[in-house]
Amino acid sequence: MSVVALVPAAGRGERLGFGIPKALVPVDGVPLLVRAVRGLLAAGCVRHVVVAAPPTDLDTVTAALAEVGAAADVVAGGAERTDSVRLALEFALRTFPDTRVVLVHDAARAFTPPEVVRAVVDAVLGGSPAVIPVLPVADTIKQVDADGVVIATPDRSALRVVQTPQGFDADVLRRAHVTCDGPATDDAGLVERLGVPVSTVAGHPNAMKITTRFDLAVAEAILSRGVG
Ligand SMILES: Nc1ccn([C@@H]2O[C@H](COP(=O)(O)OP(=O)(O)OP(=O)(O)O)[C@@H](O)[C@H]2O)c(=O)n1
Ligand SMILES: C[C@](O)(CO)[C@H](O)COP(=O)(O)O
Repeated sequence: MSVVALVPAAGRGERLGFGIPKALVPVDGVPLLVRAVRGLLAAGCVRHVVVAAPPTDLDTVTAALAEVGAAADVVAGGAERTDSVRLALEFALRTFPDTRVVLVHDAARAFTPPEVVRAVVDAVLGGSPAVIPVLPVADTIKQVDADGVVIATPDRSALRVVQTPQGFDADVLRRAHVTCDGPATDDAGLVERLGVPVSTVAGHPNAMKITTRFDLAVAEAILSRGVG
């Protein structure tokens, strides 16, 4: 089994607003990125992690990851998340050409339980070319026009909130990034453009993406309950 995880961590964290990359923001003294990488390795099925870091912070990110030693490499990320994933993927496939499964996991989803990682990997190894963890939508969703006027109320029973890690057959993800004709907000979106089916497994509330100060407060509450 050869599973490599890519961790896009090159965002600036503008909405969090601490003036440092979000991946380096500590929760109870441990940076989000380190928590995310620990979670991946704790799943027991990830052979190696490739982190895409802000090009200006490569040394800081490398130092933060010293505790995981040779299990992680750090590469320079790009302008958009899609660019960061592509750069990490190129490095991973060059360095580990026998990679069979690639996970893509946001540093910002630092409290993802290892069982979600395992469920995604198992589904890809079971034959699904692309697998994403999802949750049901709790709120009613409206589609609006440019003026904010409601034009439709989609049936929420058919909608899902999408998390990471997203898991892929390595060649499918490579093709998706090679043929990429513009950024997507997630990697499954690129795979969908190839016409390859994307399957779902159960996500977890703790796999929430930390985007705002409110999310950070929720993460601190998760931690104080002894999770993560
Ligand atoms: N050029 C980018 C932009 C984002 N990311 C990563 O993609 C994940 C999801 O992005 P998001 O939560 O939007 O992070 P930021 O871009 O840092 O947030 P903001 O938009 O508030 O600056 C994060 O782990 C982030 O570091 C990345 O690797 N490269
Ligand atoms: C990949 C992702 O986390 C799935 O929900 C999300 O799409 C990232 O979005 P962002 O635009 O980088 O915040």
